[in-house]
Amino acid sequence: MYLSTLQLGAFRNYDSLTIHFSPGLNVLYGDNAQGKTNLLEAIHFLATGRSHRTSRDPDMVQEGREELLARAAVVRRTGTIELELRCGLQTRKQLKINGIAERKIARLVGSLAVVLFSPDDLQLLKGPPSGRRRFLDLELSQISQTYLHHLMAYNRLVAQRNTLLKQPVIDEGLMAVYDEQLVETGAQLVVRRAEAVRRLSPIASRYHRMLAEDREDLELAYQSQGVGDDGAADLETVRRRLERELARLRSEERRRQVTLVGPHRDDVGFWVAGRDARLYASQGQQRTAVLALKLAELEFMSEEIGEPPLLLLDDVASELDPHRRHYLLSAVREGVQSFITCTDLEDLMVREWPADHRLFRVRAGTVVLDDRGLS
Ligand SMILES: Nc1ncnc2c1ncn2[C@@H]1O[C@H](COP(=O)(O)OP(=O)(O)OP(=O)(O)O)[C@@H](O)[C@H]1O
Repeated sequence: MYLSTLQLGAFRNYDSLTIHFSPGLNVLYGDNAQGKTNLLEAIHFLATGRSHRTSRDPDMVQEGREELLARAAVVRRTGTIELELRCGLQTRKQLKINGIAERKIARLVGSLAVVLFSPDDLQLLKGPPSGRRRFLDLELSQISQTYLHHLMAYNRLVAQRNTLLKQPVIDEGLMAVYDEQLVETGAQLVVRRAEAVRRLSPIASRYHRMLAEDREDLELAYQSQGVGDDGAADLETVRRRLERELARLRSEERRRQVTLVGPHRDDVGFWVAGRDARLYASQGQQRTAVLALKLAELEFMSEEIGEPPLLLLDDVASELDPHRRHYLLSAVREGVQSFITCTDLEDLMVREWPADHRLFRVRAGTVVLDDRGLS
């Protein structure tokens, strides 16, 4: 798949803009604060319905304007899909696919998929478990509308259950209904996440060995109250274990007035050379592991979707050393539409640009095609 055209109106510092991208490599370069990341954000927004930088959609509306517009033409093997998202300061997001209004933003799943690598991802290993869960959720939600549906229902349920736990007198009948739903929906999420991590682990390990020049191994494991000690993560086992945990933590939950059982408490374990990377990894080891994970995500999603998602690389040149940068850029060339932002083209250290690359100079909310990159 590739994004052939992006059109923006009143989006961050873009008043009005239309860009035609290369199906291969697209480099967005320019000084700081000119709008490079805003373009990646717009692509992420069109793919997932959400910004990767803010949970408040109105932040993306240009200052002084009422409503933003983001449109994309996505070329898939099966044909071109036109996506349109509008979002106002006071109004909810509105989606159109091929000109037809869709009531649910979740209908975006299956049109445009992205893998984003930004400097914030370097916190993925050492940061809190919520970041690692978000990583999995974002990946799986882009692959499966069913997963997204379960995730949204689960998040709603946990919020409702927490409200109930805070009541002075708990309605036990309602709690029993919530418990049943938590086990059902929670188990669906655990099974799918555990399977994704099981498949990501050997792919990430392969990339990691190449990046670390065969010196160290990387291993991933999904850690959950629902997964058996032997790693069993089939639906029945997960359901049974969640039920057991609900019974075991019943009084603790009431005392703390918060839901303590379910996939919102899970984590992904990373081991580098047999040691827990979340605790022990050096800066360099973290970078290598995260890079391996992102490349694994790209491969996993390509397998699931049947064609590669877009790769968005935000300012990676400043964060990665020449060896890792070179490795990442070599992965970029193989039939994956890629978008790279940088302040200086020299930083990418590309000796020979691929034939289908385009260079775009970004300056104060304008984007100009640089004819060195015209193909
Ligand atoms: N809602 C908004 N309305 C208008 N302008 C905005 C809005 N949000 C952000 N901006 C502007 O967008 C610019 C930041 O753009 P962006 O984050 O894409 O920078 P960048 O080119 O990626 O820079 P860097 O290299 O520092 O990451 C700033 O000038 C900021 O004032």
